[in-house]
Amino acid sequence: MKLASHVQWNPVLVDPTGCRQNKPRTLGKTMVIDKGLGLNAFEDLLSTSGAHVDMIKIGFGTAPLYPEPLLRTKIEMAQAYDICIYPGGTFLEVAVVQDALSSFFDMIKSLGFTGLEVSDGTIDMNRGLRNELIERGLGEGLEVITEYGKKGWGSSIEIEELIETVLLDVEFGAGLVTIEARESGLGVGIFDAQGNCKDEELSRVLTAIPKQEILLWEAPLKSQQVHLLQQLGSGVHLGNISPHEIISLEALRRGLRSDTLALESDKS
Ligand SMILES: O=C(O)[C@H](CS(=O)(=O)O)OP(=O)(O)O
Repeated sequence: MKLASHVQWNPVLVDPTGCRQNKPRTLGKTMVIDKGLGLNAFEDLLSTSGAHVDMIKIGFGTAPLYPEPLLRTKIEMAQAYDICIYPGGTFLEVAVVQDALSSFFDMIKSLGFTGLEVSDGTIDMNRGLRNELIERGLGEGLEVITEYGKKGWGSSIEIEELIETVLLDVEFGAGLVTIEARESGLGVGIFDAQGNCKDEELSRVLTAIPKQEILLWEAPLKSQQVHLLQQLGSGVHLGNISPHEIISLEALRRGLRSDTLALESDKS
């Protein structure tokens, strides 16, 4: 196929907000959840939208189910695009339950993962272990992302607990704290059973934690992404984005879609 000659887009058509940062960015990070993409799909994803992806989570415990060379190649490809890649927090929780943390860390380091998610969405984890895991991840040279919230249906955010978790996680070295919303975005955290945002809870979180750069909101549904962009600005970090929604989310961030055409760049 013969490629057309280079088109010089007018910058205001590329980013009407004028504020979108290139990678590595401090605002407006996008985390994608990968639940089993093959190599071709992964390569397509990166070549098409790698510039708009900051983190890839290899969902829950899917990592050990790949043919190893294929997983290694995916991890190398993510690294080549300056994308932090890490296994889902649930996989770490499995390692805790199975008392297999040493082999978990050996495995993720040897595969080349560059990040670690420390979560307790399904299991109970005391603060001491959480601190140890954050420190261990950092000691292994991994970018540590923690998560607040339980996966159970109807789980909500306990503000005092959230504040304490965020403060301590950051003190121990976490780069981001994810707010749980699962892959569905329904009936968990700040989202009700229909996936609508519980605005009172959201505003309590925002009041309690004004430094929004530290929070990564799982928001798998378009309506949730739009709502958080409208409430927090294009600099909000969003996660659990499905691979085929990356470019459309980027269009939302930049005000290149009706829903966010008049979006302010950053309200944090
Ligand atoms: O990947 C995981 O372990 C889960 C998957 S989901 O978000 O619950 O669908 O993610 P986590 O980051 O632990 O919430």
